[in-house]
Amino acid sequence: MSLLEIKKLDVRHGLLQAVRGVDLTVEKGETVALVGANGAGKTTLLRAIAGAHLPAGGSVHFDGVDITHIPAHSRVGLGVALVPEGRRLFSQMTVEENLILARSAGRKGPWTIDRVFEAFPNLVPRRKAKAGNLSGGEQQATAIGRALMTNPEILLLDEVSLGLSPLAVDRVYASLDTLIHGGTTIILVEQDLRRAMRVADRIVCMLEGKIVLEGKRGEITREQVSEAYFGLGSAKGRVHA
Ligand SMILES: Nc1ncnc2c1ncn2[C@@H]1O[C@H](COP(=O)(O)OP(=O)(O)OP(=O)(O)O)[C@@H](O)[C@H]1O
Repeated sequence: MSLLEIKKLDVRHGLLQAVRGVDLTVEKGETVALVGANGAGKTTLLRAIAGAHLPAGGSVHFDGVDITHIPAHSRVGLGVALVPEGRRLFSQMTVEENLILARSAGRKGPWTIDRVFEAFPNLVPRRKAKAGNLSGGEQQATAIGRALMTNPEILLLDEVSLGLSPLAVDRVYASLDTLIHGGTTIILVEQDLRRAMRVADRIVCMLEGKIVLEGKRGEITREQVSEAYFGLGSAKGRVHA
């Protein structure tokens, strides 16, 4: 049984159908990168998995449980954690307070404050700093740490590189590396195709709300993904009509 099984998922924003008949399965321990042009539906799909958007059709099963209509806060308790685009920290609270607050929403497990600070050592001297005064990279680390405090089975990362300097992106990915190789299941939305293809076990490309190409790292090329990204048709892989 796959950890996550999405079948024929439709998600609407009013009249606009942002996700169209998406089928996607994710195995335990896998890292999946969701790529695609602006407006392809990546964020909407990620947020639908987290329960932030309820679907108009289809189903989402997590660890064998039908969570299609379960609200976001209950999904956190089941082990689904979203690191949203823009981080959304409590800016007037300290790093530590942001982390402590997340603990109450989640499950018991190996992630504690001390372990988060071990995974993100650059946060240690910033422990008592207000989140609003952190650099972008520190804020991103805090946002990931906050999600980890809920002891997730699956971590959903939406554009962790956005707005960060190349050095800060490298730091964030170096910390993510520990999680990826430690067996955490991850779906990440990443605009940087080269980075996505370096870190992920599998690449899933969306176009206009549909998955148009899907393949394991090493089994698809950057050119194929680029073609699918821009809807240039000749890409091979799991192509959805
Ligand atoms: N809250 C919303 N209300 C209305 N339309 C929305 C909303 N969120 C997204 N959309 C629309 O849904 C479509 C998919 O957007 P989504 O943000 O999921 O795409 P994306 O692939 O994540 O793009 P980006 O890389 O720009 O974040 C777009 O046409 C977008 O304008």
